[in-house]
Amino acid sequence: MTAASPAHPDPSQPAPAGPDLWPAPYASGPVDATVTVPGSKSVTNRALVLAALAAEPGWVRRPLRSRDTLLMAEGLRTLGVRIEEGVGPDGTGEAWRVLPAPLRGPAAVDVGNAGTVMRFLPPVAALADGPVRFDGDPRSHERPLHGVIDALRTLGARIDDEGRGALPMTVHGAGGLDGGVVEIDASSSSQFVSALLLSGARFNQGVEVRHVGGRLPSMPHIRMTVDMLRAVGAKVDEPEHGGEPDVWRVTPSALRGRDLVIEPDLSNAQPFLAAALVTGGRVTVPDWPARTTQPGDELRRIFTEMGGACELTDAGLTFTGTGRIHGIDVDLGEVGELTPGIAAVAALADSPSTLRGVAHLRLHETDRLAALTKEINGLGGDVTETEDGLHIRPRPLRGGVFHTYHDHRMATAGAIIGLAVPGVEIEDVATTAKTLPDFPGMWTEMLGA
Ligand SMILES: O=C(O)C1=C[C@@H](OP(=O)(O)O)[C@@H](O)[C@H](O)C1
Ligand SMILES: C=C(OP(=O)(O)O)C(=O)O
Repeated sequence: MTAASPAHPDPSQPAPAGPDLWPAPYASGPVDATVTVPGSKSVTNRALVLAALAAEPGWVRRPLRSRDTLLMAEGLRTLGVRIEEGVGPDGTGEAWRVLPAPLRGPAAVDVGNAGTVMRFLPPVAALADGPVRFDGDPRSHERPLHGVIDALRTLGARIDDEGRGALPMTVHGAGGLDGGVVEIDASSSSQFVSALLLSGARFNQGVEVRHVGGRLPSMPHIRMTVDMLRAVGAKVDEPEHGGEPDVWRVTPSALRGRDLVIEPDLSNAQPFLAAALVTGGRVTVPDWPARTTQPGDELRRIFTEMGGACELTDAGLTFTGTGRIHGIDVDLGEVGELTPGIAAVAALADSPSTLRGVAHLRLHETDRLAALTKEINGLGGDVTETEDGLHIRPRPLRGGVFHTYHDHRMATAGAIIGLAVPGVEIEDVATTAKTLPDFPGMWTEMLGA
C-alpha cells in the first residue's frame, strides 16, 4: 500500500494524488516487439491447489511468480504442503515441486486481495485438522465470499465469520468434510463454483454444486477448473457435456500428481496486444496456446473487431494494428477481467462503445465500473456507467493522474491510454505485481526505450 492510496479504495471518493506516480510512456511511433508473457495466474493457482490435494508429488512448471500466486503457495505451505523451488523433471525451466502432506491447523492464511486465494483455500482448510484463520487486504473484507462460506457449512464445515459472510473468518478444519449436494448463488463470482469443485474430489461424498440465481459470470474460468480437474484424474459431470444446466458434480477420488505446464497469462497479454492496436504497430506473444480455456483468448476476436488483425503461427500470436480503432458493442460477462483494457482502447476509438454484462465487476479488486468512469473522465473522457457496464464516447484526452485503487488492471488500462495521450501518470503502478512481476520493465522494453 502506498501513501497515495486510500486504505479502502472507493472510486466514488476523490483519490488524493501522491508522490507514487509513474509517467506512462507515450509511443512516438508504432510498436514492433515480441513480448514473452509470464504464466497465467488462474492456471497457476488451480495447479497449486490440485497438486497440494493430490495423493502423490507433482510439478508446476513455468509458474507465475506474482503476488497472487506467491500468496497461494504460502497459504498452502502454512497448511503443511511442501512447495520447493526446482527445475522441472526434464531438467529445464523453472518449476515448483509440490509435495502433498496431511493438511494441518492451526494456521493463518493471508489472502491479500486475491480472489483465487480467498475462495479456493477455505474448502482446502475444511480438510485440515485444526482452525485456519483467513484475512487479507482491506478490500478482501468487501469482496463476496458468502457462496463459499454458506456452501461449506451445508457440506459439513464449521466456520466462524461472526455473521459477516465475509473475511476475516476462521474455518475449523475437522480433518475431512462430508460433502454432498449444495445450492449456491454464484452470480457475483464464478470462483465460488470453482472453489468447491477444486476440493470436491477430496470430500467424503464428493460434491454436487447447483447454481441458483442470476447469470453466472466468467464461464471460461469454470471450464478451466473442470479441464484441470480432469487432467489430474478427477471425474467431473458438467452442463456442457450432457449434464444438467448449472450443475457440476465431482466424484470422490484420489487425485494424481502431474507435471502441469502453465500457459502464458493471456489476460496479461492484453495491454501488449492493445499497444499494437493503439499505435498501429505489431506485437507477438510467443507460446500462445492453440487451445485454451483462458478468457484472454477472446481478445483475438474482440481486438480484431476493434480494428486489428491477428495471426497464430509457430512464433505465437502476432497482433497488428492498422492505426484506426473502432468502437464495439460487446457482452463481456464471460470475460469480465478483460473489461478495463477494452475500456481503455475504446476511449481512444473513432466511435462509441457499449460494454455489457459486467455488473459483477463492481465487486472486483475495486469497483471497476466506477473507477474506469472516474479515471477516464478525469483525463477528459466521456464514460457513463450503465446498470451492467459502461458506455464510452471517445473524446480527445489530456494528460493527468490515473488512479488505480489497488487494481492491477486499472494500472495497465492507464498505461494503454498513456501510449496515445502525452502526460498520463499512473498512481501506484506497483499494484500490477498482483499478477505481473515487472509490468513497467516489460512495457518500457516493448517500447524499445
Ligand atoms: O477463477 C478465476 O481464476 C477467475 C475468475 C473470474 O472471477 P469472477 O467470476 O469473480 O469475475 C476472473 O474475473 C478472475 O480474474 C479469475
Ligand atoms: C478479478 C481479478 O482477480 P481475482 O482473482 O482477485 O478475482 C482479475 O485478475 O481481474
